Amino acid sequence: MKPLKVALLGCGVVGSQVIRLMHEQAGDLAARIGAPLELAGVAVRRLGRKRDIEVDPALLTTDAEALVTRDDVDIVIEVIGGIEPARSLIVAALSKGKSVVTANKALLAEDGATLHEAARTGNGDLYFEASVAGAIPLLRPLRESLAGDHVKRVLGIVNGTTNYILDKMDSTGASFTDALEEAQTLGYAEADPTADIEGFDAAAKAAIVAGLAFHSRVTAAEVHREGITDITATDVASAKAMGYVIKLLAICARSDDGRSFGVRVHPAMIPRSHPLAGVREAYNAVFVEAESAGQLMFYGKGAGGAPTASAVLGDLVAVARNRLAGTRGSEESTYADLSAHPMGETVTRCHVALDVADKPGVLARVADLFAQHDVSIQTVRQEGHGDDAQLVIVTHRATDAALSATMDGLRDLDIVRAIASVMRVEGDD
Ligand SMILES: NC(=O)C1=CN([C@@H]2O[C@H](COP(=O)(O)OP(=O)(O)OC[C@H]3O[C@@H](n4cnc5c(N)ncnc54)[C@H](OP(=O)(O)O)[C@@H]3O)[C@@H](O)[C@H]2O)C=CC1
Ligand SMILES: N[C@@H](CC=O)C(=O)O
Repeated sequence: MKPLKVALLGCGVVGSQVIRLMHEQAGDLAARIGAPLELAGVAVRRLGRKRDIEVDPALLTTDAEALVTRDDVDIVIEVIGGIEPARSLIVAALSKGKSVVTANKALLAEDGATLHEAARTGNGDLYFEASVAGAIPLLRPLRESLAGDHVKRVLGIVNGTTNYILDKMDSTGASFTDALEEAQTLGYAEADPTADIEGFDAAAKAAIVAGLAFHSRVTAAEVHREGITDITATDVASAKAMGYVIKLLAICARSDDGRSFGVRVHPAMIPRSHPLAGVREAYNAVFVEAESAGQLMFYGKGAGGAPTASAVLGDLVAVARNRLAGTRGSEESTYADLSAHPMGETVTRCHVALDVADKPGVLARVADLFAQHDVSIQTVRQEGHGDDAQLVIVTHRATDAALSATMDGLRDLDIVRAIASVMRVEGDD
């Protein structure tokens, strides 16, 4: 059988593992696909760079454009990352009728529409399972297995680097900087870790997930995003003392009336008894709640070369089979009449620690301010005395707009010296 020729764009953390797996499992892959795969070329930025895998120098090139448009190339795997030149290269490949497998969540979340359109007009496949949650099969279940259900909510840990950092801070008391350095050494962090720690990476993944879950087109710009850079060892320790753990969560949820959905990424306190609390190191876990299926949970390695390459290879097999069968995978489904609502309409609970004056009547005035904004208090604790006097409050569910207005009001109260910490609470309602 004639081999299917594969062009690989990028030979870094993920690309080098793709080459290893293609080589080590060549026989099995050929049997599963029905034809052998052959590496046609590997595009990189620096030819002389030392790599994690030995690559035949004759395959290496810095001319990615020439590689993706070669007539003999059937499938292009893009693991360069970023917006350009990845977008132009993918569009060029799709326009020439090639199929594309990519792990590039940043690009899909910024301009997925252009890529899907190029796939449609070029009649090729665009597969991207590796773009969210590394090795975990999540997008295919959303796109295919749950296509007949009504997804209500997706809630999960989708960034390995931040989970690694928060887990190390929680379990060993490590500083943020030390934990980040370890995550970088282990190959979890993006080339620029800002994408991880400021929540951009998780926001891109949330946009992709929300698009599939709600059959809508969602871009990263529509995702409310907060990172973990402001979280201190003290925040982690006090959450721990109260029986909570801090996680960076991605939450895609339909509104109560079902007419819109919210997509957000932010740190949140979750009870230690919650299944997501036990997700350690760089592992990811995602809950999906669908009307008929009920609750489903996906768990596994969300980052790293080999786990991500596993998802890339799964897509490679799928698009290769499609090419041999002369067919394409399912189209992007963007038929739902739903759109993302602003963060202010999202309903959440909140944990607030206030440094307050040690005077009689403080609690009553603070409680009155919450009531003015229709935010009801679930629990309140008074701690410390004098300069250490604090009120620790957990609210019932309220809109984010009402919670923000309450925080603004608290800042103006003369008896509140400072808002020591404020964090959303998820998973115990
Ligand atoms: N690392 C991970 O755990 C995961 C990564 N991903 C995604 O996978 C993709 C790749 O990530 P990763 O492997 O970590 O990234 P790396 O930075 O390790 O590798 C990027 C590769 O792209 C090459 N490259 C960069 N610019 C160009 C260019 N202009 N032309 C040709 N080649 C170029 C680099 O070449 P050179 O080697 O010469 O510098 C390098 O080989 C990204 O989209 C990322 O978001 C998804 C899930 C997990
Ligand atoms: N930097 C990302 C890699 C996978 O997407 C992460 O840490 O999850």
